[in-house]
Amino acid sequence: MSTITNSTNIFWQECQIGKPDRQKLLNQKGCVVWITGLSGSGKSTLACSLGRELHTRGKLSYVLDGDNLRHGLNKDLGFKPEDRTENIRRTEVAKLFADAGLICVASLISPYRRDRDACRAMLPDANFIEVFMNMPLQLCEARDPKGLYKLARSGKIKGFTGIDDPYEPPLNCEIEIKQENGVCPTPTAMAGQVVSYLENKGFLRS
Ligand SMILES: Nc1ncnc2c1ncn2[C@@H]1O[C@H](COP(=O)(O)OS(=O)(=O)O)[C@@H](OP(=O)(O)O)[C@H]1O
Ligand SMILES: Nc1ncnc2c1ncn2[C@@H]1O[C@H](COP(=O)(O)OP(=O)(O)O)[C@@H](O)[C@H]1O
Repeated sequence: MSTITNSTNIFWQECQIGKPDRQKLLNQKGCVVWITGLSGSGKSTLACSLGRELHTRGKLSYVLDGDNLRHGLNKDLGFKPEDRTENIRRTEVAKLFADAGLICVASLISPYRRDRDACRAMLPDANFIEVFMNMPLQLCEARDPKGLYKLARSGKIKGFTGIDDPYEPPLNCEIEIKQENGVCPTPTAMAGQVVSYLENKGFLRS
């Protein structure tokens, strides 16, 4: 995370209405659910399923998906290590969504531990919930919905995560989604696991 700032003579502007007021209005607590894992591990599937489940319960959420951000805000970035780091740094917008009182669901490969930890450090208390999609590379590669693993294996894509680029699994994540007896939980079950966590920790009430 870069700590360089080129802005000088700037002052923080406080408003009368703050995060507690917005949370009260929404009857929920703003937080970031950060989903990390290999391409094809089910990040977007979980993000959408979770968004739908929360919506059904009358909770306001918003999904920031890596692929989607790379169509706009992050379209100038590639997949070199420094670009991936900047990609995650810019996803600091998740913190703003949480401050707005929303349950912000960020789903990005986010392969580097230090980048994810930097995002965690930006959020107060326990408002950063790291979800690790702990799916074997073989499964992700077999799914290959976009054909990218095939391209990576044939050398047509260089620096593909899990093939010839690193992925650092979390050491202390809040939630781990994994196969049970070789079977992946359904999208609804994956979302249910996260919803239970949010419920138990009091995020679904103000
Ligand atoms: N070299 C390489 N490595 C990994 N992924 C690649 C690469 N090139 C393109 N893609 C596509 O970009 C999606 C990942 O974007 P992210 O912003 O989540 O990546 S990162 O967090 O900056 O590592 C990823 O989407 P998901 O499959 O949804 O993870 C791919 O579709
Ligand atoms: N729990 C699941 N059970 C069965 N198939 C899944 C599950 N989660 C994801 N998939 C499938 O795996 C593929 C990759 O999922 P996706 O959410 O796009 O992964 P990611 O966002 O991590 O790249 C998709 O074809 C999706 O339908």
